[in-house]
Amino acid sequence: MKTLIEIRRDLHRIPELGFQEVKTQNYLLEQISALPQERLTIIQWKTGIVVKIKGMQGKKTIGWRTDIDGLPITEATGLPFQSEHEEKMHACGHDVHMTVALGLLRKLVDNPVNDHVVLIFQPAEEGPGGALPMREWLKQEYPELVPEQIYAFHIAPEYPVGTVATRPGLLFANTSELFIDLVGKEGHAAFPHQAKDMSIAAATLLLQLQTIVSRSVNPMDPAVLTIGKMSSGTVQNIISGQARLEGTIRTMDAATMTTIKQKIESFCHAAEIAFDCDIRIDYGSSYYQVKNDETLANDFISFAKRDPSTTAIVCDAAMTGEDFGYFLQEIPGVLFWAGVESPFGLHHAKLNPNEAVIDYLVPFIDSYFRALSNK
Ligand SMILES: CC(=O)N[C@@H](CCC[C@H](N)C(=O)O)C(=O)O
Repeated sequence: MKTLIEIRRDLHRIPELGFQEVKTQNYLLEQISALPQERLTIIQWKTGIVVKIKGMQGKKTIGWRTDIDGLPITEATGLPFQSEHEEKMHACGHDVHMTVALGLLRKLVDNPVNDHVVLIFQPAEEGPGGALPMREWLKQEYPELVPEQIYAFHIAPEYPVGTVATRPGLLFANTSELFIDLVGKEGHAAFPHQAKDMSIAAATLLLQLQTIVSRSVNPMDPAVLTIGKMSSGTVQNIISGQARLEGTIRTMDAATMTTIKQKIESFCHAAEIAFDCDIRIDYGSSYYQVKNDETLANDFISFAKRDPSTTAIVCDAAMTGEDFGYFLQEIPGVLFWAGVESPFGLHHAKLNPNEAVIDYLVPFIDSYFRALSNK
């Protein structure tokens, strides 16, 4: 049987984007089917998997969710087990998340807890979002597998291994992707009056969009509008006829998302008139906020504070997005950060989480599930 570190490295080599996680799913199924099967129910959904471990008494069902997809990033860690997939990388730690889930599964198979446990291996967290359709499928097709409580973790590069951090209530933001396509008229650089320059339109629009949070949102209401990518033009002496802005909107209040989208639409409409062009807005995928159950989060923090190998922190909310919010929308539960002490942040091409988190976290979660299950 492979060690958990070997598994993490195998998974790290094969990152796949949302709903394309075919190799990942096969690998996970191989690991799951190598275990004693007596207590297991295994169901596949698209590229995801649900595994139920039958409890000794089964009074309730506790859920654990891991995401399984990678990102469209070219890895630059230089690690011997670096990604074998061009322009794809586990740069958000989902390889570590999956390995911890498999480690927990091994523990629960060896020594089942009183309650049933359902492990959810969910595709497409980075986009377009697997949590909402997977939740709906589970409710519809296997209502008996919908857990009464659900938990998940996310690696946190800023904390050392052995630190967990979370908070009761709102933890992560509402998010929406943002794609804006501008179509004007290409032309020779020497005859600008005959063209409709989309570089100028996109640059102007970009600066205008940056006034929305500072001038249309209550300063006491946190919001972010980031344009992470801007592309335009073909060569140096041709006026660009097409441009594209790609970004993300983050808000703590769902109503503020609507306000920001309305202002984006107004600025785009104004730019269409000012620059005599066509502009199309696509909001891509959007995620519901991550809101921890107050009681369960307090219980989790108290448990972590009592654990001698853990430093427990009550952290601030962050403008991060996570589609685990859709599970928490209907099922009480907790998302927490777990430290992996990396100088490079999430989504960085050099992110290299400290693998020691796996051997720390698996027994920690196992003992938490035992405590929950004995209640
Ligand atoms: C934990 C994490 O890094 N999550 C991502 C989620 C991205 C959602 C979507 N693709 C967007 O950009 O809005 C994050 O960037 O926070």
